Amino acid sequence: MKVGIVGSGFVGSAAAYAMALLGGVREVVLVDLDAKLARAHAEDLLHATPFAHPVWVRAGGYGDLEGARVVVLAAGVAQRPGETRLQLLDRNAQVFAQILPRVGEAAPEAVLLVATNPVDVMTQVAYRLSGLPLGRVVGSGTILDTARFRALLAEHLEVAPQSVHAYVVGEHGDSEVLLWSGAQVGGVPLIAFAEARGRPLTPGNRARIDEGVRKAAYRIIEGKGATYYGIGAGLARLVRAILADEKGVYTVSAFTEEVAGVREVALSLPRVLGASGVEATIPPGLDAAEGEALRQSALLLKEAASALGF
Ligand SMILES: NC(=O)C1=CN([C@@H]2O[C@H](COP(=O)(O)OP(=O)(O)OC[C@H]3O[C@@H](n4cnc5c(N)ncnc54)[C@H](O)[C@@H]3O)[C@@H](O)[C@H]2O)C=CC1
Ligand SMILES: CC(=O)C(=O)O
Repeated sequence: MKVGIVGSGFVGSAAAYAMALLGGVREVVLVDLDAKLARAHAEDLLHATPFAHPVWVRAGGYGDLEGARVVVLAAGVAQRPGETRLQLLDRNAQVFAQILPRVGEAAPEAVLLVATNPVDVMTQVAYRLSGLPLGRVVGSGTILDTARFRALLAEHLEVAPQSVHAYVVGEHGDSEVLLWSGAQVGGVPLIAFAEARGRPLTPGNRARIDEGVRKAAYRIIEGKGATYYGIGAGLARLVRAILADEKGVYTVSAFTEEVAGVREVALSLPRVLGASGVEATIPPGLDAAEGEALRQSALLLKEAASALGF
């Protein structure tokens, strides 16, 4: 099965690498404004495939996206140290205005998987510009924040992150909402599990984990200029869920008719992902503070999209 990646910089190339390691993809086509960069990544990535899965990685133009089941959009500018994701909006909306008609012409049946930041508003931009059905435009949203939350909880509790069921919803950005109230580990409510494990979640521990999730991107960008391994692995996981028609539940972004009293806004909620993209949205259990934080996050995203005319 064929996957296209438009924008093969740090994020696009890391996603292709993770796809080669994870499998389930037959062919990956890298498209970039910088054709030389795309060719170099494709050549390098192809050399990883004998150690991983038989994926044919190549560089190409938009026409080479024909027949792709999923097209990952990771083109545009990234944050510089200290910059917020929302500050990228104007520049990346212009990039999407250039690439979406070309993707739509070459791969009209594909599910679009948006990674470009600010990913929620860019998902809304892609939904409006593409004219595709709502579920076919999916943003990676808070899949990375959910992974960060699980990884930090797992580290604190000394358990495998795969046993932690905790979610981050709302914006992939500063206003994101960590859902502490419904988190579970191995089917046991988080707080009870932490007590039983002898690793209680004191207010200090919670504040440290919240900061570790919410500020991760700023710290990583300050240290090495970009983040890409986490999102690369997350994108590969979402691609596999779509290609295999998995019906897994992921916190991905999509245009949503109404959330927490806010109408027509793209943000992350737990959603069932299958061959046609988002197949269902499941309202999460929220306490009063989480509900209000989700509303504030939705309002902020709605305002950013409206200011841009989307
Ligand atoms: N959703 C998430 O969780 C994450 C999103 N990101 C976002 O992903 C995006 C890409 O980040 P990086 O890969 O680090 O940046 P990068 O600068 O390494 O790659 C971006 C690529 O887009 C290409 N590009 C720019 N305009 C284009 C156009 N009109 N057509 C085709 N290609 C074009 C550039 O040539 C470049 O190779 C950024 O917006 C960044 O903020 C980054 C990390 C996590
Ligand atoms: C850059 C970005 O969005 C992240 O690492 O969360």
